[in-house]
Amino acid sequence: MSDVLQQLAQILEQRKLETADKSYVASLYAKGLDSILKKIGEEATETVIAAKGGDKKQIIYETADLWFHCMVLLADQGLGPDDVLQELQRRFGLSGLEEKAQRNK
Ligand SMILES: N=c1c2ncn([C@@H]3O[C@H](COP(=O)(O)OP(=O)(O)OP(=O)(O)O)[C@@H](O)[C@H]3O)c2ncn1[C@@H]1O[C@H](COP(=O)(O)O)[C@@H](O)[C@H]1O
Repeated sequence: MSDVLQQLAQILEQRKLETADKSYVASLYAKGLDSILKKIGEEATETVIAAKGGDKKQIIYETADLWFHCMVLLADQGLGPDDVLQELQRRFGLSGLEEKAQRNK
């Protein structure tokens, strides 16, 4: 399933060549980093509200919106899902406390 993230990352790269009137993603790139960050803030809030409401379908829907906008942020910054997945993989061998200790070094 992580192929889905790779496929989406490819589409997000292609959208860097597209114009804002033809593509939502291109319009976000054109508006700039603050607009992408604003969408992430909105989608995070909507995810929290969905979770408080307890409707599983809504939680999935809002989380997909949140992940999607985080993917747009990564692409905008010249990063991709592999960068995040590698970081998560690195943490497999660590307990939460060990990870926190490394972070604070
Ligand atoms: N996965 C998504 C995706 N998820 C959510 N969205 C859009 O993200 C926005 C979510 O914002 P909101 O929930 O606030 O809804 P809204 O009020 O319509 O949003 P705004 O217009 O206010 O920004 C909506 O416009 C959704 O359509 C997405 N837009 C695109 N994709 C993927 O990105 C690809 C490229 O999209 P385009 O650039 O539009 O071709 C698509 O083929 C999809 O695979």
